[in-house]
Amino acid sequence: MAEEKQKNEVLVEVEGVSKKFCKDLKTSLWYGVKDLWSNVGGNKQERQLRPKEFWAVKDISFQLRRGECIGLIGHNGAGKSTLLKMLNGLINPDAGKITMRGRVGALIELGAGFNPILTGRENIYNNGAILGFTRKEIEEKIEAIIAFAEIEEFIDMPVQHYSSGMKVRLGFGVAAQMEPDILIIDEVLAVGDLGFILKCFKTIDDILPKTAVVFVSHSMPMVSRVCSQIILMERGRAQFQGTEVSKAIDLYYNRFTNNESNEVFNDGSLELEHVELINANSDKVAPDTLLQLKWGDPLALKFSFKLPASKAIPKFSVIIFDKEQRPVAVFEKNTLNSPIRITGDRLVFKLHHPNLQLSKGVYSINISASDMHSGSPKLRINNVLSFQVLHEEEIWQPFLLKTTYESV
Ligand SMILES: Nc1ncnc2c1ncn2[C@@H]1O[C@H](COP(=O)(O)OP(=O)(O)OP(=O)(O)O)[C@@H](O)[C@H]1O
Repeated sequence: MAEEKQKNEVLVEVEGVSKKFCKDLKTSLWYGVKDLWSNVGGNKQERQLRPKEFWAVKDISFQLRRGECIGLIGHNGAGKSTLLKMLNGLINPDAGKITMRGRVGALIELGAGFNPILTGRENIYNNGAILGFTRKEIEEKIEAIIAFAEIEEFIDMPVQHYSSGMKVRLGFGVAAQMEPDILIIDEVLAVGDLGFILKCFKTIDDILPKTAVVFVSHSMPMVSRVCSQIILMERGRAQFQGTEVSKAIDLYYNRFTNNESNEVFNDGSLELEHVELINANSDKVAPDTLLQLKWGDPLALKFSFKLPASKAIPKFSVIIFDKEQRPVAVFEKNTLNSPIRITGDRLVFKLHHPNLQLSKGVYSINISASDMHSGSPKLRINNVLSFQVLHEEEIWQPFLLKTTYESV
C-alpha cells in the first residue's frame, strides 16, 4: 500500500508557470530597479508585459510521477531551457508555481555545475554535497561514477581541460549514480559519442521506474525512445501537450518542410529535365502542399534526362530520406541489362516499387548518377522531390510492415 502510494506520488508539479524577458538590456535593468521597488508593496504587474518584454514561457502546467518522463520539444528559442532553469531553481518564474518533491539531479548546460579549476574527482565531491550526500555516501559511489563516465585516466585533471564529451560523461555519471528522485536532462547528451549515448539510455531505462525525468531534446528518435508524455512548445506556450508522443513529433516535423532541390554536383554529361511521382494524389492537393501517397500504394517515379555529350547510360542511385535527413531506403540500381534506352539525346525511364511500406510522414528523394564502368560521379541532386505518405495511424517508426496474424 505504502509502495503503491510512493509510486503514484507526484514529484514535479508545474502550475501555470510563466517567465518574461526583455529584449533590451538597458530597459531590462531599468525594469529590474522598478520591480525591486514595487515588490516591496506587492507586484501587481507580473502577469502583464511592458514595452520590449516578451513571454519566454507562458502558462505551462504539467504533473510528473515516478516512472514518467516528459519530453519538451520545440524549435530554437521556444522556451525549453528557460523552463528547465526554472525547474532547477536557477531562475524564478514571474507567475505560477513549481513544486519539486525529492532530490533533483540536473544535467543542463555543458559543464554547468562544475568548477573548471577543480579536478573531476573534486567536482564529484562538490556536486554530491550540493545534492545533499554525506562525504561517506559520496565515497561509496565515487568509483561507480568514475567507472560509468569511463574517464579513470583523467579523473585527477582539472575539468577545464576535459573535452565536451568528457564533461557530459562526468555530469551524467554524477546525475545518474546519485539516484535522484527527479532527473532533468537538457540537449547535452547530443555531444556524447554513440557508445555513451547507448549507455545513457540503458541507465535512463534502469533508473526510470524510481525517477521522474524531464528531457529536452531536438532528437526525435531519442524523445520517442524515452518519453511517456510530451509538450511541443512554441513561443513559450504549449502548442500541443499529451501522451500522444508521435502526434507531437509529427507536428514538430511539419514545421520544417523543405521543398527546394539542390544540384550539388554535375560533370555536364547529363541534365535533369523533369521528375514526377506518377501515382501521386496530386489533383486533390493545393499547389503549395506536398504530393501525397497512401501507405501501401505503389511508388513510381519518372525521370527525364537530357544527355548532350554522351551516349552511355549511367548507373543511377535513388535514395529516400526521412524528415531527419536519414537515408531510410534505396532503390535497386540499374545494370547493363536494365531495359532503359537513350532516344535521340534523351533518357526517360521509370522506377517502380509495388508496395510502399514507409510509415506516415514526409520524405524526400536524392538522385545520383555515376559512370556504369568506372563508377566516377556524374551528377548528384539532393531533394529532387518530396512527398507525403498518408496513413490514419500516428506511427513514428520509419516502416509500417504489412502484417497478417494467424492462429496456429
Ligand atoms: N536571460 C535572458 N534574457 C533575455 N532573454 C532570454 C534570456 N534567456 C533566454 N532568453 C530568450 O528566451 C527565449 C527562450 O529561450 P530558451 O533558451 O528557453 O529557448 P530553447 O527552447 O531552450 O531554445 P534552444 O532549442 O535553442 O535551446 C529566447 O528568445 C531567448 O533569447
